[in-house]
Amino acid sequence: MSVTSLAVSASNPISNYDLRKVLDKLGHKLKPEEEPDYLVLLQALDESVESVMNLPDYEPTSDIERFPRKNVNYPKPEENTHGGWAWKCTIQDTKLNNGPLSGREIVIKDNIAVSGVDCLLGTSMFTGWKPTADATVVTRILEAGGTITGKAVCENLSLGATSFSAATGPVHNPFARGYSTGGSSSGCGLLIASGEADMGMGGDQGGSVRIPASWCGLFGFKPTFGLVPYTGIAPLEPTIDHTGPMTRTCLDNAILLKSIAGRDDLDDRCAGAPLPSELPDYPGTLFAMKDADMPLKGFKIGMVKEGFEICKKGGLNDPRVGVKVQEAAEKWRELGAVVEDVSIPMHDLGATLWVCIARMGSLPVLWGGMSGRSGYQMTELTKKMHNIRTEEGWDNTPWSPKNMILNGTYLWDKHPELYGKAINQIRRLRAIYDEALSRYNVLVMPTIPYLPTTHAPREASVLEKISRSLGQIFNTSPFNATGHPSLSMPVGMLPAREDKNIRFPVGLQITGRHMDEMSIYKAAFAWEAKFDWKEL
Ligand SMILES: NC(=O)c1ccccc1
Repeated sequence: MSVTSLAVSASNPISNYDLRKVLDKLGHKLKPEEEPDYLVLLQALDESVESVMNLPDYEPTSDIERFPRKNVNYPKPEENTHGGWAWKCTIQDTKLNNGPLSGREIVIKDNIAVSGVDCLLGTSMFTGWKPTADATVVTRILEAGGTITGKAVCENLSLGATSFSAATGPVHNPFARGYSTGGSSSGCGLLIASGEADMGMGGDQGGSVRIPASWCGLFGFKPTFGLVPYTGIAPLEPTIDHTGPMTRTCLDNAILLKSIAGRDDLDDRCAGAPLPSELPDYPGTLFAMKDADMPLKGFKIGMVKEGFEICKKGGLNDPRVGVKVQEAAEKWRELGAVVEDVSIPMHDLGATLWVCIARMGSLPVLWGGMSGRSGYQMTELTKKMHNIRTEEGWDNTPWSPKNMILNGTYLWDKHPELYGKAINQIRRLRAIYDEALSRYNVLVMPTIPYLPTTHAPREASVLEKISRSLGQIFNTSPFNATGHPSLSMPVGMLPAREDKNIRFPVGLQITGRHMDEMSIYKAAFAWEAKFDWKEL
């Protein structure tokens, strides 16, 4: 029997009680005379979907014979002094592999699926999720000869821009214990900067690759929307989700991006992206310019005024960060580039538009459990996430997702058209950045307007916890929504305001035209070759 055949068997377990439960959820009633008909229709639907529920799942498979999962273990405290490891493992090709990543130890943010290795997602809302398929980026790293050495701590459901929200505990900044690495790819920030790993893959919905890159002194790239498949990665909101490489040098970043980018015909966001074989040769192009005298002759760089001004707006914002980044940008002139100020007033609205999209658009993920796009959903993750709807699940939901769910539910009720309005305004914002990018090869600004903050204690109030990251995503999140490629690179150091003996890195963000990662790399590589950020 199915929805198209309405005969109802007497044994059908669905009852008036189930219908009432549905109505309670909706907060509405049916007219008494309508009830029997809707009940029959529900019963027919119920039988029909049983045929799908009875099927085995049909997820992509991964080649675990060629890439066996070895030494899979939860790290001991003494191996995890700074809290960056979520899980350890050793995975590499069993065939001779001289690919571009051979000999490199690579960590994977713990919201990216690695088959056979527990995925914690930074949360205590559920336990025991062990993906059965590798994310596309994981497969590509292994095929390129890389060794995956573990999962790096992810802030709770990727929702923290600082690093004290993960269920496994705080992740400490490599430059000063007790301070944030930035999030939500916090483990990657720590492990790569401290040398415990060579490279890593992070996730970036509002800045989560670039923020820890900035606070830990790394190159962290959020590539153009759709260039790198998001297949097999726990989502937040389908129009802002990105994954990208985090490394200690620009050339390494280019090597890793080249290994993972290009469409996979599973993630529909990649439909317009080149195939992996059609990508520009990022590392080869950089290598060829390494001895050039004036490598950026004719290159035009626009310093976005609004992105610098935020540093002067009080609170946590630190005017010294703006000055440091400006001084670093002016050094590009010594390499032949033109560096000018450009004003983009709508930039100021970008983060607020992002907030509308992130809060409202993430509800199907956070409250519903949706776990992918067309092509492939991680059905086990959906089941686990749905746990949040139980009383116990809700009580175990930490402050950051709780706040998101309250915000999103409130906004859908109060302004149902707000999501659409924000999406449409993003189209305008993209056109405005594109106009500036028709006059400049790249745009620059500070990645974050202030230095790392200390961890909030576990017992601190929700407000206290969230306030340590307020304003942090002002310059990063607009480009999640508009899709422009953006890289954070280290350009200097500053002493902490409260303790001159502590010095933290300062990150500069370079944003380019859609699918023009190459120009960003050229600007970063030329600067890095000439100046030593640790000495500035
Ligand atoms: N996942 C993210 O990129 C993020 C960044 C900042 C705040 C919330 C989320």
